Amino acid sequence: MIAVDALTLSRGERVLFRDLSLSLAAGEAVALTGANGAGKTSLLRAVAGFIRPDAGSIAFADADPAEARAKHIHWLGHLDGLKGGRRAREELEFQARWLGADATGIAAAVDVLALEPLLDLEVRQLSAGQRRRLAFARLIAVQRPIWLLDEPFAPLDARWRGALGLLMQAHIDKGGAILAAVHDPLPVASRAVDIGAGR
Ligand SMILES: Nc1ncnc2c1ncn2[C@@H]1O[C@H](COP(=O)(O)OP(=O)(O)OP(=O)(O)O)[C@@H](O)[C@H]1O
Repeated sequence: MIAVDALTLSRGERVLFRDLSLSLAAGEAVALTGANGAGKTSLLRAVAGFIRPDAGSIAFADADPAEARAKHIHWLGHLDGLKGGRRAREELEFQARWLGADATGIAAAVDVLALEPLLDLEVRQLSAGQRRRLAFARLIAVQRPIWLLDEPFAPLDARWRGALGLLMQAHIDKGGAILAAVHDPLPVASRAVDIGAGR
């Protein structure tokens, strides 16, 4: 689904890595590992099209990159991308509808992520783990094949790490793909790519 070939990526004056290649197939999860500052988030952002590499290519199976990024990818950054002043219900509705969800998909996401008791709270009143569940809900509400996840488990307790692990497994079992930056092991991953190892 994604082929990264001979990628060189810089931020500011610093080259994060050179000649990095990796592939992500349908039905698989790949963990991006590496030290703080190695470039895991930057690589995810490059795949999502937010930053431009210095060299190399990022290709998507059966779609041109712009179309794949607009229609096939879900991006979940570690800051969640939620507006603090909105109520959780409005924020989920707004984001999920913008991505193409219908009421059935949104209701399913609320159910799976046990969000109902939180929906009338403002996003800024939610704990970090509750915000992550709210952010994750759009991935359930709108089915897209490629999930790009930046430290998806970081703020979650053991119960919700387990629950999100099951949702990820269900996604790859349906032929989806996951590329996730992690510091802890990602149980659903078939392999890990160490960013910065070849620098
Ligand atoms: N907008 C930016 N401008 C300049 N440098 C940046 C920018 N964003 C990130 N960097 C730098 O790029 C390097 C890689 O950052 P990145 O967030 O990709 O690392 P990471 O591997 O995800 O780290 P962590 O494990 O701490 O999350 C860091 O040195 C960071 O300071």
